Amino acid sequence: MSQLLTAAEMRDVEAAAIATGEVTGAELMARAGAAVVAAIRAEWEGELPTQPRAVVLAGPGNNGGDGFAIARGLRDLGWSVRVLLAGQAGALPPDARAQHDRWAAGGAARGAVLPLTLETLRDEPAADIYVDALFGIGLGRPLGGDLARVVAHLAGADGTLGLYQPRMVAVDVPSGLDADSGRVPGDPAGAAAVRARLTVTFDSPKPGHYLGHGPDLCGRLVVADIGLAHARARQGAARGLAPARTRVVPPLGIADPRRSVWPDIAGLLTKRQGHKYQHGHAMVLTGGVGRGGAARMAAKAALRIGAGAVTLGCPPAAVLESASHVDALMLHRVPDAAALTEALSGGRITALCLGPGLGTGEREAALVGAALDWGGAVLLDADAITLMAGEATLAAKLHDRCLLTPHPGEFRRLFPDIAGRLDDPDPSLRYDEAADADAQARSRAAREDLAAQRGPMMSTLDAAREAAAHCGATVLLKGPATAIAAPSGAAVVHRAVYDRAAPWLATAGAGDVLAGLACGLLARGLAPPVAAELAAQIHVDAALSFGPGLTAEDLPRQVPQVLARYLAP
Ligand SMILES: NC(=O)C1=CN([C@@H]2O[C@H](COP(=O)(O)OP(=O)(O)OC[C@H]3O[C@@H](n4cnc5c(N)ncnc54)[C@H](OP(=O)(O)O)[C@@H]3O)[C@@H](O)[C@H]2O)[C@@H](O)CC1
Ligand SMILES: Nc1ncnc2c1ncn2[C@@H]1O[C@H](COP(=O)(O)OP(=O)(O)O)[C@@H](O)[C@H]1O
Ligand SMILES: [K+]
Repeated sequence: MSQLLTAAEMRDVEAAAIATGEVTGAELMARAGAAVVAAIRAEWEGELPTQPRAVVLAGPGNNGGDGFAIARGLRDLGWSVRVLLAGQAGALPPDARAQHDRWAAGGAARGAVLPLTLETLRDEPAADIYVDALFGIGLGRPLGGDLARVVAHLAGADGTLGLYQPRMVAVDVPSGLDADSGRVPGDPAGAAAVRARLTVTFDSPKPGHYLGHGPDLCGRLVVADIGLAHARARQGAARGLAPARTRVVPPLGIADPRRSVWPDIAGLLTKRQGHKYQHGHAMVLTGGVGRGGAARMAAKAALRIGAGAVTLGCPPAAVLESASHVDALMLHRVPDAAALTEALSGGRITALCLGPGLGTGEREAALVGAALDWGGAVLLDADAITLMAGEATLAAKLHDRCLLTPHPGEFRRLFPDIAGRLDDPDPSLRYDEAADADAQARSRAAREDLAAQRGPMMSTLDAAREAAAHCGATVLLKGPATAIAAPSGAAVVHRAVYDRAAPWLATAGAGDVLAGLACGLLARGLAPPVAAELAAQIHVDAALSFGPGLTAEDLPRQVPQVLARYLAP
């Protein structure tokens, strides 16, 4: 399942399915409950005693309703189950209320519901499984009061992580996690949310499962089919959206790129007949003496990914240094912007990479200007991004053949207004359940004002999307989940999380290699969004195939092995 749905899009799909009469809310809740029960059995198979015991933590909305459906499903399997409810049964929404009533109809011995407080939770004998059905996609604000204490306790604030996390299944999302952003409202560090071993979400993954704290909190992610695929396709079409407007790649559990997003990968990467210049000619600009390493790594990556030729463009004083390093790279003297313009105007260069180790002086600013005036495919990374951040006239020259590859710090420099919305709101606006009604009303109004000004809590995916729309170029925002957005609004999360976790990729120079891979693909004629996405995939696959101990220099050497796997018959 590669499509990502925000909470609002998920609600639209659900509402559309219900409106056509193909399903009722109650049926969806029953399917959701059954899917979680099945996932629990699969996950803990062979680990449980003959009569397992579960504690279900049910919240005040439909996530809590799922909890009651799960409680019943487990009890039907012979489990002993206790439900602790946050809030009043009478205040539950209708479908959740119905699930509660069916559960409670089991009678005092079998269907008892206790109020959820820190005390009742602590008093419960240890369970084999805990079900977090407190909040799902409806979490609208930071947790406060007793619920915040309950979640902090579950999250291990009292040294209890070992008790809960290995036994915790989160329904839809771990409570406290914002499904759209992967952020934890009110807690930038992400500690104020449940930590799960297993998270079961419904129909489609949400951006928050992949971004920010999501992967750390979710444990293993399962996406359960609850019969909404038709409604989802219809809704997408009704809104004029391509079904794949926001995707996660590769989808969970799919290692072969030909089976996920790249059925045509051989066509994109195989070299057919033709001389070297028919496979593209990339130029990578280096910095001054002693600062050429980053650009050389990028250039080697561009060559490995199959650009027919790669030229290093060096300031005259640094030519000798680069000449002694790599035989397969050509060298060209680039004293100034005029020389760059001349080199680019010859018609041979098909893509330019500038930024890694470039420097941030006046000469380099002029190089950025000349690169953008050229109008060809340009990858801007590192120092080139910093230069554009300092000079609005440079950023104004960006166009749709450009690809920007900022890390979060560079992104913040270039797009401060957008990045500012990635910051948490003022702590004084946090929800406080213990406050009196007037104070709550005041802080709610202040939060709503802020939300109206800034829009909803922002994700790095939305940030990349806004940045791309704003500057008219493709933006690749780096991280364990890399967000890639085109000016058209199409966006992709490339994941190095879950079964593709490659934390050893966080090594100096890894970003330079990514820039080189993407520039090589641009040189070969791929459009910026495609080059960005494919480069991110090859980059992570190279890291995975090498494993821990990786340095950035190992990455280009790993590329042939990755290509061999992609291109194997
Ligand atoms: N859509 C689908 O296709 C399907 C959805 N299904 C399930 O429904 C779930 C969504 O249900 P939902 O919309 O009722 O939201 P949910 O997560 O239960 O929370 C809302 C409640 O929490 C409250 N609340 C919020 N924040 C709070 C805070 N900080 N502190 C305190 N309270 C807070 C909020 O209160 P309010 O904001 O109204 O004051 C409201 O009472 C979804 O995740 C999935 O599990 C499946 O059954 C089938 C298919
Ligand atoms: N935890 C992580 N898991 C996977 N990839 C990561 C992780 N942290 C960083 N990366 C990747 O490593 C690269 C780092 O790039 P960057 O920050 O520009 O570093 P540098 O400037 O040293 O090359 C990016 O491609 C980023 O996506
Ligand atoms: K939950």
